[in-house]
This record gives sequence, structure tokens and C-alpha cells, in this order.
Amino acid sequence: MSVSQQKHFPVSWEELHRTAKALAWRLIGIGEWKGIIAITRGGLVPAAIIARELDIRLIDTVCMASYSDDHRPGEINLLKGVGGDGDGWLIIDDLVDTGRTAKYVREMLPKAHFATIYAKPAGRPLVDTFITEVSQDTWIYFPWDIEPQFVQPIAKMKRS
Ligand SMILES: O=P(O)(O)OC[C@H]1O[C@H](OP(=O)(O)OP(=O)(O)O)[C@H](O)[C@@H]1O
Ligand code: HPA
Ligand SMILES: [Mg+2]
Repeated sequence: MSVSQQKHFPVSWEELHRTAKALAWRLIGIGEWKGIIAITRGGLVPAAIIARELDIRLIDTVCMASYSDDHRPGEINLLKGVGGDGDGWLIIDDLVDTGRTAKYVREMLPKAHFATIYAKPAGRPLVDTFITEVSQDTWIYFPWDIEPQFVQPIAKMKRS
């Protein structure tokens, strides 16, 4: 799917904070964790918010990249992993889309609990806990990727 065919779902800092806190409420009801593993880079901000809420100070990272600038999934590139099987650890990422990243990380850390803020239908079965589902043809714009700018009034956009 090309970028222009996608629906847009921009997320503000405030909304992200509120939804990450909703995830923390859900997670605190599930159990206690040895620590958090953040999936870079998208999981870093959500992991910081959740670590603060759950009073967790032990934070590790799985460092990886897969998407190109035109929103197309590419090869998964693992830059840094973590040892062990993930038992007792909480993995945090911003979202699951196709589920490829989650599948890869779950194979590496099969006993960890995998949580994201957002989930699309294809990735949903791979995540243990999430808060908001959006359709598969929606692209989520996180606050660190966007800035406010002028847009045409709707009537003008319809005319052009
Ligand atoms: O379910 P998937 O189709 O695998 O997509 C989800 C992953 O894609 C994005 O990361 P990306 O690799 O783009 O890097 P980033 O976190 O640095 O933005 C996002 O943060 C998830 O980690
Ligand atoms: O919808 C998305 N938004 C931001 N990054 C992503 N990586 C995969 N899907 C998405
Ligand atoms: Mg990511």
C-alpha cells in the first residue's frame, strides 16, 4: 500500500501520554516484572512512561530497524539483542503493524510479556497487551515524527 492510500492517525504528545498510562494501568494489574526491554526506537518513549508508572528502573533495549522512509517494510536489521529467554521481562514497543517485529522479538525472548500502545489487525495476535486498535490501512504518526503546520480549510481542499 502506498503512502497516499493510507488513512492518517496523528497522535499528540498528550494523547500518547494518556494512552501509555492506560497501558500502564492494564500492565500493573497483570503482574510484576524484573525490568523493561524497549524496542528501539519507537518503544523508547512509551517504555519511559511505563517505567515511571510501574516504578521500574531496570531498562534494556533490543535495537532494530525495518521500515524505510516510504512506509514500506524492509529487512529486519538487528543491531543489539538481549540474553536469556525473557522470563519475567516486559517488552514495550509503540505498535504492532504486520507483526513481523513482534514475531522476531518473541522468537528471541519467548517468555517475555509483549505490550504495545497501538495494534493493527495483522499484528494483534502477536501482542499480549495493547490499548488502541486501528485499521490495517491506517498509518500512525507519532508526536516525535510530526510538527504542527498550516492546512487548507476542508472546502478549499475539496475544490482543488
Ligand atoms: O509490526 P511491524 O510491521 O514489524 O511494524 C512495527 C514496528 O515498526 C516500527 O519500527 P521501525 O522498524 O520502523 O523503527 P523505529 O521504531 O525506529 O521507528 C514500529 O516502531 C514497530 O517497532
Ligand atoms: O503506522 C505506523 N506508524 C509509525 N511507524 C510504523 N511502523 C510500522 N507501522 C507504523
Ligand atoms: Mg520500532
